[in-house]
Amino acid sequence: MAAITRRATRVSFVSSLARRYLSSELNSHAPPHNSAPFRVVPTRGDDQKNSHVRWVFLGCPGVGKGTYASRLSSLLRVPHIATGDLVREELASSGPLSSELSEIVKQGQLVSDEIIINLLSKRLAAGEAKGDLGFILDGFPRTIKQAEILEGVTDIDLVINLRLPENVLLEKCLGRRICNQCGGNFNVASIDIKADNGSPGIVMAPLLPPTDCITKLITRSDDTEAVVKERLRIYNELSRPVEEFYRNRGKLLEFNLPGGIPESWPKLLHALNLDDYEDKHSAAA
Ligand SMILES: Nc1ncnc2c1ncn2[C@@H]1O[C@H](COP(=O)(O)OP(=O)(O)O)[C@@H](O)[C@H]1O
Repeated sequence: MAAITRRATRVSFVSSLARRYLSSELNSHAPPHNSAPFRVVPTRGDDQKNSHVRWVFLGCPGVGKGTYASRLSSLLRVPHIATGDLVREELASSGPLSSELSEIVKQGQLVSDEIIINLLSKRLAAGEAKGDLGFILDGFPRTIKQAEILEGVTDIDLVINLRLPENVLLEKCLGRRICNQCGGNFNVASIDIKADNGSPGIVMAPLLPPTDCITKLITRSDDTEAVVKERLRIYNELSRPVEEFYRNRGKLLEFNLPGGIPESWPKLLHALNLDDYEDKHSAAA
């Protein structure tokens, strides 16, 4: 599938994002329908950042949004902004919101729009001050209301919806480990699901940490079986409609992950018309 090109405009919607949230004008305009095919032509060159990329990653907990968004962020030289990370940073900072957030996250519930937009606006403002152009959002928008707020302040070019079967998602979340020193993400789950009733089998090798990280691994407090099941339920109830929101606008790229990173990454690049981009980029590096 082809990917996209859009006009190069500066990320300048920080205050509009917060204002849009506060505005009572939400839902007052029918959103524009855009069924034009995607064409992704990111800027190439070592000294230039990509201003064309205004992408969103959707997908259930554990699907790999962070992994692939962060790889694309390095490849395309645009910031990867994960609202889950912003929430965890706020928690770790023991700031005024941290006890409220801690309860919500521990139960697998969504943080209020007000808090999440506040955190996202601050992150975007910091990026703007550094001259960031473009972005890859991961974990936002997660509700129709958030999608409408975002649509009111900026044009999203492409929404990549990563998909895996639900039993794989649960195993992946339970196997997820983070190094509390270097921040690296690993996974100890070894997934081997046989083909069944026309659905293809899926094999994912564990992503094991280097020796230095082994004694520093931690598990996220919300990666327990009960909380992952609740997060999946909430995704189906509140975030699944966001897929439809972008599908109706012709912006949704559905991507069924065929396996682990070695099988999926080249296929994702191909789906985005970026395989050639990676070759040239690596050759130039
Ligand atoms: N856009 C958002 N709206 C509301 N809450 C959010 C949002 N993004 C992150 N959160 C909160 O942060 C938690 C962790 O998010 P994330 O790391 O994206 O988890 P997941 O693995 O479930 O996709 C969520 O369960 C939720 O409490």
